[in-house]
Amino acid sequence: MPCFSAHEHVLATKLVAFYPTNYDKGIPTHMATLMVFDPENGSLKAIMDGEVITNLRTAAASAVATKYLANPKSQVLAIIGAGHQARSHHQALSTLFNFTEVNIYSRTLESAEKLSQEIGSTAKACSSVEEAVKRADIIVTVTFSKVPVLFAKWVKPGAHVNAVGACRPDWQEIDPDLMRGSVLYVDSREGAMKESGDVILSKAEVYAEVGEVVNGTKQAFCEKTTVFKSLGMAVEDAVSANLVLDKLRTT
Ligand SMILES: NC(=O)C1=CN([C@@H]2O[C@H](COP(=O)(O)OP(=O)(O)OC[C@H]3O[C@@H](n4cnc5c(N)ncnc54)[C@H](OP(=O)(O)O)[C@@H]3O)[C@@H](O)[C@H]2O)C=CC1
Ligand SMILES: O=C(O)C1=NCCCC1
Repeated sequence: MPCFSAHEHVLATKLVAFYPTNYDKGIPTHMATLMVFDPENGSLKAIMDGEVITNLRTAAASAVATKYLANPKSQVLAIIGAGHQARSHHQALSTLFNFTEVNIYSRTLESAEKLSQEIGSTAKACSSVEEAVKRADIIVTVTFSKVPVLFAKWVKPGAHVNAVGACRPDWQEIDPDLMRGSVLYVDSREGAMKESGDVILSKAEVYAEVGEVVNGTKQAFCEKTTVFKSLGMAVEDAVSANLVLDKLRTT
């Protein structure tokens, strides 16, 4: 994932691959390395691990979308999936909202219970997706499912969904009815139309990129049911890598 940003004065690329079966071997499912170059002359400035950056910047992007698209009084969070992204999303969203309830569902109850214990008394492991999401104001889907796990009939009207998994054109995490029945936001239109099974297979219409909401050219319909379909963008990695280098220089 290469990126040059003149505005941020950064040139970087991330090599990333995901191996869902690594999960059962106890090693990370995402293998990522970042290389940062001097934008003036192309010389290599740094090589850094990309795993933590991928976890944090993905959750940060969802947090920006949620800040604009969710009801600001949101109190109930549901997380579907209980891996790295589940943890980073809980961390990032908790900087914006005071959740009174965090409901977690995962493929195995064991994983949901482990995450629930890490979070503490507000969290609960649920035995179905429906149980987890029915009261939720904000929902995060962060699984490796290839078929829809979140269905429209369970989602409270006005809820906001961060749909983060299903990053291949033939994979889905979200019910097509929910995709079509919500106001749909993406990180990149171009990426969504090429890579997101949830968008391509449902034929849902993309209303806006989140960046267009942030710069005020598109509306944030926070009173309606909204979906943010995230696929990840190279600029998120490049800017994060620059922050790491800045921090290194000043410590
Ligand atoms: N949009 C973006 O920018 C990015 C998206 N991603 C995507 O986010 C998703 C999560 O990544 P990450 O957290 O790093 O992965 P992890 O391997 O850390 O965790 C995956 C979690 O998903 C659960 N899971 C797997 N299959 C299913 C299923 N069918 N139904 C419900 N839960 C399931 C696992 O359950 P259990 O523990 O119960 O076995 C596990 O808890 C992946 O699809 C990944 O590709 C990742 C990085 C960036
Ligand atoms: O943006 C990323 O990094 C990724 N996106 C989709 C899944 C793999 C990693």
